[in-house]
Amino acid sequence: MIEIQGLTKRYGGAAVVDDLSFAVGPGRVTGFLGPNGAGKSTTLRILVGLVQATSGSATIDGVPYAGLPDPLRRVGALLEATPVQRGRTAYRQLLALAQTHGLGRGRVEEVLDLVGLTSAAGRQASEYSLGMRQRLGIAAALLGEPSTLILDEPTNGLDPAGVHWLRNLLRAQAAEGRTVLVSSHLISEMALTADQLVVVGRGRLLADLPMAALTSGHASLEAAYLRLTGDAVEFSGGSR
Ligand SMILES: Nc1ncnc2c1ncn2[C@@H]1O[C@H](COP(=O)(O)OP(=O)(O)OP(=O)(O)O)[C@@H](O)[C@H]1O
Repeated sequence: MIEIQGLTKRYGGAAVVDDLSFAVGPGRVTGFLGPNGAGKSTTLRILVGLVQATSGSATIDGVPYAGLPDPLRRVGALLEATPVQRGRTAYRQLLALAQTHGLGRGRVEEVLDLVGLTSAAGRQASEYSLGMRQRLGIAAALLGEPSTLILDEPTNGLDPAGVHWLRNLLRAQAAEGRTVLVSSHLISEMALTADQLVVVGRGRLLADLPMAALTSGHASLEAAYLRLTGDAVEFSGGSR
């Protein structure tokens, strides 16, 4: 269970996350949507202790991330621009992470297989393509079989088969009772993947609804989303 309560983050004078509250329950996939700059990544980075909130709280199973015992087994996170360690193979990277948490080679091989990187595991991760790096990041998130998954734009760089695979993976993880929070700009993909949607705009909560309730009365999730976020879009392109 993820709980965000009165969360605010200010950079300079500006609140990029602004008194945000929502909860993410287990057993379903929760999509985290919002326009560019709405504060999604900042919220997720606060959740995993990479950014300090100005005020409010963000907890996982009732505890801030920094206070979780054995965090790899409790939370698997994929964040944007996760650095890749140069000069190390993907296998070595995962093994090092596994060993610091008492996990063996067997689990490393399992997650490599799960994300389709077995044949590339001996290559330097710094030479990986964007989609391969995403797969490696997802492998690292899954390593400890955590009860909570927090994924920021996991479809970035994935090919269509990868997007399809990830959808099934997330749904299976939720069906096993895990808490799954996933941000995405691919609204049509979210329509197929998510059960619940949290929508933010300019750092504030715009909706926290089951998929059917959010789309009710609209032709599609995209139509519902565009309507909901219309006033919260900061960056929009011109007509040509
Ligand atoms: N370290 C930082 N210093 C100053 N401003 C920041 C910093 N990190 C993020 N911001 C600002 O916070 C706002 C929210 O950014 P954030 O990355 O959380 O949005 P987002 O919803 O994830 O956007 P996108 O969909 O484009 O990835 C943006 O205006 C961004 O410029």
